[in-house]
This record gives sequence, structure tokens and C-alpha cells, in this order.
Amino acid sequence: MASNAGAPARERRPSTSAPLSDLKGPIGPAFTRPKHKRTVTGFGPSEIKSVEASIPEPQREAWRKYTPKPFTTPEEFGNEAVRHVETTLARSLYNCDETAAYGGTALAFRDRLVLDWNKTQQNQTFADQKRIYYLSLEFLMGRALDNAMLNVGQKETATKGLSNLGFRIEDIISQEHDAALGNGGLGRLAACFLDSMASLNYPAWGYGLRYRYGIFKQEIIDGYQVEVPDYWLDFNPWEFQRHDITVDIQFYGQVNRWQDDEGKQQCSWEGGEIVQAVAFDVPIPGYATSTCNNLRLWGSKAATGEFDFQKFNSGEYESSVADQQRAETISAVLYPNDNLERGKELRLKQQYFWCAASLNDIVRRFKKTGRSWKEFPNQIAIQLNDTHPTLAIPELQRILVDIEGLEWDDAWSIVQKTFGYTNHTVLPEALEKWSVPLMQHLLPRHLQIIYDINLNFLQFVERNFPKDRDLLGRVSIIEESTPKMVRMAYLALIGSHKVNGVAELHSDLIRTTIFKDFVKIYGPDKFTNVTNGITPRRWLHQANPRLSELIASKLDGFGYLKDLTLLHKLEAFVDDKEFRKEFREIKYANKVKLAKLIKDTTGDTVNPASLFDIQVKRMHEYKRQQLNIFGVIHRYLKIKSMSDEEKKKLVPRVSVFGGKAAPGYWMAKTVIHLINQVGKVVNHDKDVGDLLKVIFLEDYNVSKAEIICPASDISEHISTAGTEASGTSNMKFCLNGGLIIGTCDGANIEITREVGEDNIFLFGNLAEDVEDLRHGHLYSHYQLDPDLANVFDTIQSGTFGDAGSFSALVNGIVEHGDYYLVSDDFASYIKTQEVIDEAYKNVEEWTTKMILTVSRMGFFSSDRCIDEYAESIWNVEPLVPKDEAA
Ligand SMILES: Cc1ncc(COP(=O)(O)O)c(C=O)c1O
Repeated sequence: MASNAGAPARERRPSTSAPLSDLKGPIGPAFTRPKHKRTVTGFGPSEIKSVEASIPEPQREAWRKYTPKPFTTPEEFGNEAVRHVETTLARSLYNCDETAAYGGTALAFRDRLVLDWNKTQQNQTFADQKRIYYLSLEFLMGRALDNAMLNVGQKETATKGLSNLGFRIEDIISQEHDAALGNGGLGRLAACFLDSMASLNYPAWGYGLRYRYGIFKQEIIDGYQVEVPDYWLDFNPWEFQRHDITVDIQFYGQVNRWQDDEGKQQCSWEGGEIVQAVAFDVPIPGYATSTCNNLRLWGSKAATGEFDFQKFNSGEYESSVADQQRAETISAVLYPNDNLERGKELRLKQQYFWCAASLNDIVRRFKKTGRSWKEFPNQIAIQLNDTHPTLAIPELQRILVDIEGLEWDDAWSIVQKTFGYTNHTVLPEALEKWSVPLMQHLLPRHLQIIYDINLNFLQFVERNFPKDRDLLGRVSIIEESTPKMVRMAYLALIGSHKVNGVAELHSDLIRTTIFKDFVKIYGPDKFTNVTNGITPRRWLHQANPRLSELIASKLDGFGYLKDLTLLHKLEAFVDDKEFRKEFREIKYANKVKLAKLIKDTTGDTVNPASLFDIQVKRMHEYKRQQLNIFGVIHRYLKIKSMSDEEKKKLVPRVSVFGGKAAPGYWMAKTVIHLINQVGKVVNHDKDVGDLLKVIFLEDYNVSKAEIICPASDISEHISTAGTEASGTSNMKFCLNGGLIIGTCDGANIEITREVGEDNIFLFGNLAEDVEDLRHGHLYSHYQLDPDLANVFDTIQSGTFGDAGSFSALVNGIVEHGDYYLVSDDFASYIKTQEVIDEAYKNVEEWTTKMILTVSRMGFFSSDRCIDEYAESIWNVEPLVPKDEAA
């Protein structure tokens, strides 16, 4: 048996407040329940059953009687909400403002969820079947209350109850802070997946970090982005701190190696620093089911106690809390970078802290079932959302070999069968690498394990491809640079049994570019595609209730929210006059709502009858907001040169932008500044009037997206071909009857296949041509598009303020190779925008396009994704609550 000295896993014993799945004692002496004294020290499935059986019937009956019943009427809901306002929040009628009413409402719903949550966790423990663990460093959850109301089917009840108390439900919902624990698509995908896994009754847990500050709040001051902290935890009724579920996590230190009496190599990781991980649990309710899964977020705390009393007593007040502060820093901030890897030590610490705590938790739960290690992959599927959790691979290997004493090869076989890895990008700057010296310093034992994994892998490659010496260098986990680097994507790939991309084009690209050599080594079957999806509950039913109602009225109810493919039946109503009229009215009403948000936040008035053209997403050069704003300037110049007669024929347009730039991403911030400067000029130009408005909506987040997505006529998904892995907002806009202007990139391609080429506006160069075009820019004479040159002249003339502010943006295209092919795609972009202007004038045709688009979006449900993952990667079955089984 290997020594476990220095093992970071010094867990505390769970007690009553843990969910039942955690209340399973260690494998060991059988649990005997002392008469009349109930001590809850932890149970396995059989122990829970025997304890329950041993409780006398009268006590069981009393328990059942006293168990709170979920509210079902406005009065019962009102009772619960007021009780919480009075007793939990200590407020009363005279000082119950909207914030307090939100608190009471949220707590009433939380109580409801907890009853389902406890039951679900108990059922999953009893069933003892394979579970999914979804490891994601980001969960962009947004608000929880509206989602909880709709998923448990009690929004009407709450609406009436709140109205009796004098509150409007919309006002109450809007009191909630977004849980913005993510940057963009990757984090929101994780949130949609949690919703789908619960709705489809999969036994699944999410594991993440409980950042004290989510992504920063964005303010626009004088046209510039300013970042301010997001204090989202000020009041968060949705989490439960599990004081008793803690894991000690080790960093730094050194590794001792020796041979035991049998000559076997042993290893121990000693010394260093210990930080404590504390569990915070968030209930994840499924839609129209009582399944309520768990999201466990880890917070960090000093392992040594609150602060150093010795120092405090001797007057060193500040350093007495220093340990505490240093430890808490680990879970303090979400790194605000999207598709950029920066290699900071704190980030690596975050990754290990979260992976080690989660793995410890998963292993502990598994050990309580008493199964043999061989069965680990039959009971547990762990999905890595991008490379951020890759350290879970060497961590599991370490636990199995160093602590549990398994042979290396047996352990490695378990590891590979357990993990699946989702790749989210082929952008070189986003592929994670960690320097070997940093890893050596922070995680010395893990580095050794990574080297051993690499050695075994390279020996395997050498045996199979003896003549290809270069191959070894290309596929090695260690990059032979100065300093040497650990390539996390390779480690993730080698340690997983399946690797998937997130849209067909992207999955093809990873097979033919970054992982080409690995396809040769492992064969094609290791690689698969799962095209991303979105939850229709949040992105249609919650965000666009009127459209959801209208669809339900045509499809015999809301069943389509659980089987989105039923939407195809809407096509039968495409010629139904009443339906078409109502569809248009709903779109218009959603635009009115967005116009109000614009007015409230920017002060600008926009006409809802205009064509709403929207681009909201993280600000990044590859997403090409610069192409959009250059197009807007081109439009502005055209309007300025038009006669009054020509102007009358033009469709008025509102160009809406939104999105955050990473604080250190200067070029993305320059684009935000340019958009605001253009808006300042255009929106006040009398020659233009309503024909063009340019809006930058600050602080784009999930709750704003819920207002924005239903209000678009056109949304822009215009990344340079081959750069956007999937995109998911494209699906959200289409599901709400917005059409797309887009490149042949990411999921746009599959959206086109589903909705038909007539219902999407594609433009631009194809991914296969990008490399040649880039090469051409560098080595042959570079010809700028003439319309774009005109736009640049206008910028450089100072029309939009100091031209110097934008010179790097312009020069990046004119002089430095135009890496993102803005000029190459400009003409076709402008032409396509003109096609859109014409198409929009034909109201009837446009209506047909909208309806057909919605009715053909069935494929893009995240439920479909989860079923695909479950079948082709996880091999997990749903666990339907007994009373819901068909
Ligand atoms: C707040 C937020 N940010 C980013 C995204 C991802 O957008 P995209 O797929 O356009 O990159 C979404 C998707 O809905 C979102 O809600």
C-alpha cells in the first residue's frame, strides 16, 4: 500500500445538513443505530434503508405529517413569502420594498426546490447507478427565480400571490443579481446543460468555483469601457453552504520517493501550503419533473482557522488575517478572459483547487458504495468542459496510485475510461499551456505524473510509428520550448476516452488541424462531434412568454419544451393569417421592450418599427464587431449622400451592440470606443434622423440577453470562417424568430442546413480559403476594399473624434496583414446587408422566413446534446422519479 502522507484529502465528516448522497459512511464496520438517539454520521444506500426500516411507524407517520407541503395556491404562496419576509429577513409590511419581496419570493421557491432536491439526491443514492460529473470553471447561470417558477410550474401562482401583496412579478424578478460566473458561450453552455440534465432526469452534478466576484460589471463612461466589481453575493438565497463538507487542498512542497519492503516505488507529497475548500450547493430544478440536481461550487478558506491569534495578541493585526486573505483569493475572481490563455499562477491554483476538491468528493462518494476500483468508470463519467479541468486527470491518477495503492496501468485504464474532453477552440492563443517550472513549484507530484503519462504515451507512439521521429516531438505533452511548457489539450486528449468538438465544422477542424497527429495515433473513433444546443425553457418560454404561449396554442400544449423537434409542426401554420399576425405583433412588442431598455440605459430613443440589427457577444477581433461598425459607417456615409427621395425608400435601422472586452484587451476596447463615438455622431445627425441609430448597450449579461434575443430582426454572427467553434447566441436569436447574417462558421452551417438557405443571409470567404488569403496578404500586393478605404478615410479625418485613437485598429488591417480578413469580406458583407434591406421591406416574405426559422430549430435543443453525450460519451441512463415513470 502506498503512503498517503501529505495527501490533501483530509475531509471532515458530513453531518445532517449534507444532501443524502453525501450522508454515506465510510466503508467499515456496519452502522448500528442506537435506540432513541439518532446520530447522523453518514450512510451508504443500504444503511439508509435499514435506518428507515428501524424507525417506528408512529415516528415515521409524524415525520410525514410535519414535512412541509409545497404551496399550490396564491394564498399558500403568499403565506410562505410573507413568513420569510417577516422571520428570515426581519422586515414587515411597512418596510417591505421590492428587494425584500424578492427575498421572500425567492426563499419560498427555494424551500420548494429543496424538498425535491433532497428526494432526488436520496433516489440517486438508492439507485446507485452511473452519474455524470460536469466540471466547468464557468457556469453563466443568470437569474434563478424566474427559472425556478417556470420549472416547477408555479409562476401563475406567484404572480397572483404577489399581486395580492401589491407587487408586479416583473419588478420582483428584476431585483435579482445575475449569477455571472462565466465569460460567454462556454459558461452559458454549462448552464444550459445543467438545465437539460435535470429536465431529462439524468443523475448529474456540476462542479465549479464559487467566485466572490463574477465577471466584472461593465460601465460605459465617455464612450470607454470601465470595469467595476460585481458584488453578486450580497444576497444570494440560492446557495447552501455545507460547513461540514470541506477538503484540504495542498500546494507547493516536495515529493519524496523510496522503495518499500517489497521493492515497490513509493511516493509521498509533503509540506507546502494547505487551503481549505468549502462546498456551496445550488439546486438545479428540471422542467416539469421533480428531479432537482446539484451544482457544487467550492469556496476557499484558510485551513488554519480564522486568523492567527498569536500574532493578533502581539499587535500584528494585519498579518494575523493574512493567511485567511491569501487563501480566500483563490476563489475571489473569475478571470475575465474569453479565448485567451494568460498563464498566471493564481489561475493554475484555481484550477487545481477546484479539480482536487471535486475529485476528492467524487472518490469519497464512490468509496461509500463499497465497489471495487474496476467499477469506477461504470459508476462515474467526468466531462471536462475545455482544458481548464485537465488537472483532474493527473489528480485521479495520483489518488489511485499514491493513496489507494493501485498499479499504474490499472489506474491509468480507470482514468482514461472515466474522462471525456470537450474542445472549445482552435485559436492558438486560447490553447492552454503551463510552464514546467511553474507546475514544478506549485504541483511537484503532478508534474512527475504528467511526465510519466507522457513517457508511456510516447513509448506507445514509438512502438506504433517507429519511422516517424518528428511525430514524437509534435505530440509530446511537453513542448520543448524555453521554458518548457505542458500542453493541456494534449494531456486532456490522452487522458480521455472521447474528445468532442462543438459543431460539425469545428469537430472537422480539430481532426484536421490541432489534433491531426492524434487521429493517426488513436484512429478516428476517439473523436466525435456534439453540436451545441440551448435550453428552450430559458431561451424561449422564459425569455419570450407570448411566443411560447402562441406556439403552445398550435401544438396542443407545452410538450414541445421537452421535445423541441415538435416545433416542425408549426410549419403547417405558416399560411395561417391570424397566426402570422400574432407572430408579428409579438416580435413588435419584444422590440418595444428592448427600446425601453435602450432608453432607460442609454437615454437614446429608437423606433421599434426600424429593422433591429443586433450583435451581442464578447468583444473579440475574431468575432469581428469591427466589420459590423465599419459597415455601419459605410451606411451612414451612404445616407449622407442620398437625396430625400432615396432616403424615403430606405428601411430605418437600429444597430445594437453589446459585450464585454477583457480588461487587458486593448484592441477590443478600441472597438467599443469606436462604436460609441460613431453613435454619438450618427444619433444626433439631423440628415439621418431615424434612418440609422447606433447603440452600445452596457453590461451585456444573461438577463439582458433574455430581453435582447426575442427582439432582433437580424443578428450578426460574422466571425472569420474557421474561428468560432459553435456560437450559441445564433441559436437563441433564431428560436425567437430573428434571422441571421453570418459567415459559414461554427453552428451557422448547421443552422443553414436546418432552416434552409432562403432563411439565412450568408456571406464571406470559406474556412478552407482563409489560410491562402492570409498568406496572400503578407506576400503579394495588398488591395484594400475601396468602400472600406472610404470608411477609413472618414475615421482618419476625425469625424468620430481623435483619429489617433483608432489608428491601430485601422493599421491592423491596412498595414499588418488583416489577420481576420475584414477587407476580404467587406464587399460581400455590405452587399448582403443590402439584400436584407430589400427583404425586410416585404413584410409577408419576412414573416414566412421568421416562422420557418422557428419551426426548424428543433435540432438545437441542449436536450438533444445531453442525450448525445449520454449515449456516445458517458453511457449513462436517466433516472425518472417513480411517480413520473410512464
Ligand atoms: C451573456 C452571454 N454572453 C455570451 C453568450 C455567447 O454568445 P455567442 O454564442 O454569440 O458567442 C451568451 C449566449 O447566450 C450570453 O447569454
